[in-house]
Amino acid sequence: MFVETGVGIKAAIAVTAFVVILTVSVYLNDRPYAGFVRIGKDENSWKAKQRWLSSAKDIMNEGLRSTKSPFQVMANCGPLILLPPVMMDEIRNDDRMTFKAWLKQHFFTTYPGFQGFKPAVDSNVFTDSVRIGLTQSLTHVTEILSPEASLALEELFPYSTEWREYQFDQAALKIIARLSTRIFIPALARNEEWLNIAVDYTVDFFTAAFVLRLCPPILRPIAHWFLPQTRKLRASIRTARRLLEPELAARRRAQEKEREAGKPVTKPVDAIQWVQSVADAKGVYVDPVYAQLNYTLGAVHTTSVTFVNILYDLIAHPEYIELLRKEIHDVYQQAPKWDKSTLRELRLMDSFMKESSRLTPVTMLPVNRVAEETVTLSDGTVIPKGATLGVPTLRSVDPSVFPDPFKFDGYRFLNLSQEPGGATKYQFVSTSNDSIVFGHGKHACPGRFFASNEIKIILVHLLTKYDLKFPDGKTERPKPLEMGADLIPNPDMKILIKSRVDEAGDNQF
Ligand code: HEM
Repeated sequence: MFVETGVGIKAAIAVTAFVVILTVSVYLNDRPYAGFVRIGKDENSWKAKQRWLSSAKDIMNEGLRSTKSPFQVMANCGPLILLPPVMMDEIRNDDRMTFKAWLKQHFFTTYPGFQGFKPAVDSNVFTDSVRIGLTQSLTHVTEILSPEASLALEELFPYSTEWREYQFDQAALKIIARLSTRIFIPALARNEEWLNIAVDYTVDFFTAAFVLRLCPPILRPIAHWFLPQTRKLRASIRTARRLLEPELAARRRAQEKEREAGKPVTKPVDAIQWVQSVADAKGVYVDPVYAQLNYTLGAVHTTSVTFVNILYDLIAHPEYIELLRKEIHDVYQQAPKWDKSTLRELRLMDSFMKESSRLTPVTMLPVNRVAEETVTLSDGTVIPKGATLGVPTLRSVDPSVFPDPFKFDGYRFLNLSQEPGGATKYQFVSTSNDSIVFGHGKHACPGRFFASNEIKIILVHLLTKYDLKFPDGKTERPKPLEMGADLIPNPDMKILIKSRVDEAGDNQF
């Protein structure tokens, strides 16, 4: 009896201690930053996080309306400082507040399964390989994209003169995964297992990080071993390694032979090599499997969501489909090939794409940073070391910047680009304080040139070879789902597609 009571007391003490530690850990993690106005209801952090997930846009708008200064919100990742978009210049080139530190703090790259962001976080190798390798190979890779897009579309949407229904967000992911893999790892471009990873790893990654963030910090080092989402991530990494290893081994052997024969080492034009070259130059080792997963994380979903949004806007404004077909036809008549320079001539398409992203970006919070040291901004605001901060896109619907901001005008940026000094300012890939869907400044997305060409090539083939419409006589584009600051194309939306009869020789590419 005495012994049992002793055990009971010890157990009670252990449980109490655990609850106290848990509470303190949650409290410390969710403690608001000192000196910032808090926007949103005064409620416990759990409720506030739920509210952020369902109403981030309203909360951000309320903040921007009520103060001209930085303010804070309780986001699902914890307290978050938001800078009014006019303060973009304060952080765009400031190395004390970095995207890398944000990835590190929010994506658990030290836990097995999350290594997909390691190359970006540990050494900058991923970013430099995109900036140097991919961007310098853009002419070469763009020429490869056109035949691959044609083939991918034929397989996904087989010839049919009857309307057929497709779940377009899923189809888009498959096309983008296939085209991106064709460029990043050509050997796996037709490998279904790899293509599934290219599509699923990102969703699983962000879901796993989301779930883990909901766990109190003190429990995460244990919880990550057991969550179904993180187990799936670890399984994907094992599969990715099994699929990539034969290609890596073949390269090692070929390069070894060339070295032995005193020949120059062949450097394939793909992401395995881009990463290798940057890593060698920096004298660091980067696991090639993690590097390829990093490419997938950076490239596939961002591009796919952007593309789906553009397509929905096109179907909702069918007059542009005809105009774009004409533009495609005219450009092709002048120079019958699809490469970097002919794609540049698709100016209305470029303008339409930018207008679509202005109104429906992938995320309303594209610029995210963590302060690596305490920073005092020019207005005196003190950003504490370790604080998470971001800049929302909301300036893109500010009427003082874009007149009649909620009107979809596919010509908007084409017209602006024809004003004096506007030629390069208003392209899809151009960034500015008013246009931050790719970020702006030193860390603006270096993959945007590739993404832009990829989307244009697909549109060229899709619009010339297929007719498209929404089902049931719908004419309005489906509203995206809001998940915090992220905008997700409605997964229930289907579209109807049928092949075009080739009258004018339009679908010849
Ligand atoms: C339409 C598609 C895409 C969108 C909307 C997009 C968006 C973004 C955004 C918002 C950032 C953060 C910028 C900042 O913090 O200032 C970013 C960074 C980055 N993106 Fe993209 N991205 C896209 C496609 C790609 C592709 C295809 C790649 C690579 C193949 C890529 C590679 C990167 C890299 C390496 C960074 C980090 C840049 C740095 O830290 O300096 N992105 N992207």
